[in-house]
Amino acid sequence: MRVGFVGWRGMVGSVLVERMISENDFQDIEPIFFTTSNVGGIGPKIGKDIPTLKDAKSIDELAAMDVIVSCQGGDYTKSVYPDLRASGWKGYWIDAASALRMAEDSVIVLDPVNLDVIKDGIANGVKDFIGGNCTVSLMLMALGGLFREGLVEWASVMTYQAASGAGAKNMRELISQMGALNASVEDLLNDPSSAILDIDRKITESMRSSEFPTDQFGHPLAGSLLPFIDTEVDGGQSREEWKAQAEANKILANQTPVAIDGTCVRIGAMRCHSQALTLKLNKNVPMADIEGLIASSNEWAKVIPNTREASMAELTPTKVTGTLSTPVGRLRKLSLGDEYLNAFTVGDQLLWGAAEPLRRMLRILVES
Ligand SMILES: NC(=O)C1=CN([C@@H]2O[C@H](COP(=O)(O)OP(=O)(O)OC[C@H]3O[C@@H](n4cnc5c(N)ncnc54)[C@H](OP(=O)(O)O)[C@@H]3O)[C@@H](O)[C@H]2O)C=CC1
Ligand SMILES: N[C@@H](CC(=O)OP(=O)(O)O)C(=O)O
Repeated sequence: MRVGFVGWRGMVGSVLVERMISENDFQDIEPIFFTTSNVGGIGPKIGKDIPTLKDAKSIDELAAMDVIVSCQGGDYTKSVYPDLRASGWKGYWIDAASALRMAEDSVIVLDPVNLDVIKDGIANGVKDFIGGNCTVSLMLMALGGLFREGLVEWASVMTYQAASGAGAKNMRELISQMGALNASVEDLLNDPSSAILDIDRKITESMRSSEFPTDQFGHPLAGSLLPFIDTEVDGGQSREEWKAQAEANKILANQTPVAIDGTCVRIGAMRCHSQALTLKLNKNVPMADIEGLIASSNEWAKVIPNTREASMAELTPTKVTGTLSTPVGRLRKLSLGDEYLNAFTVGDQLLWGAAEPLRRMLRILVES
């Protein structure tokens, strides 16, 4: 199987290549690497010989692939995909970008949750398999067991999203902002007798100053937060908030959509998104059954006991970053009533949130 990779040196693409190397995935395919900036250059080291880089804008070169995996972004997809299909290409298109997610003839891939939908899609001739939005994929990796059982009447999701979701430059800017804050009060921090309100005043001055590094986010994130992610859509929602209901119901192939809405917020974490959920169940399900359904839904959704110690140890971006684990904790019935479930989950948005569903989709095609 000739598999073309576009966007492999970006942040999502690099995580994908790393995962494919560690799972030996390159051994079972003929990988061809593409570029938009360095045609003829040398591709990544993957433990086997590969040709030099091909032109990612060349429809002829792309059309020679059985499968194309793109982590290059939505603009790239929009610029080549229509021409590639118009050329008669019948190969599989696997993509991290959102451009084709809601297209009628695409499937959003998250195989631990919707392997049946993916397999039906392959059997029915679907050719476009698209990775979901990171918050949606991570929510369903964690709580998909309850959704799949049809137990959720509606869900309200409050997110705490990492800098990585905005891109590599934004991750760097977050650290620069942290450094600038520290530098602005270093002398006061080193003096144990300095007044905390003096430190606070200087920090605020620094964050509000025109010198503060905000080229990427446009606003201070370190020491603050950003209460709007992606563009505005109708009704006051952000596009990130809109994706929750639209994509989750498509992933689950729900005939009757479950209402899902909330507020998406960027915080100063590096690459783990966290989410606090209120789930309105359609009946009073005993807590032990809820925990059992979550824990048995897939091997990565681990139930964390709702104690302070376990939550602090297991339910943080620091603990989860760089792993495939999607722990779920703070599970309790809210005082609103027995059908109202509280939950908190954390997941690495570059792994299950972006690269891993694509890697596994490719494997499914290779093995089918
Ligand atoms: N960031 C995220 O969390 C998520 C992203 N996505 C999707 O994936 C797409 C790609 O995201 P992301 O990986 O963050 O994008 P990046 O900006 O990291 O990479 C995109 C492309 O930029 C080019 N590029 C230019 N300069 C550099 C450089 N210095 N280092 C590396 N690459 C460079 C590369 O193309 P070339 O080699 O051809 O020059 C690369 O493939 C997004 O647009 C989005 O659609 C999906 C889910 C989550
Ligand atoms: N919007 C997400 C990252 C992302 O790329 O999402 P999407 O693939 O839906 O455009 C975030 O900012 O955290």
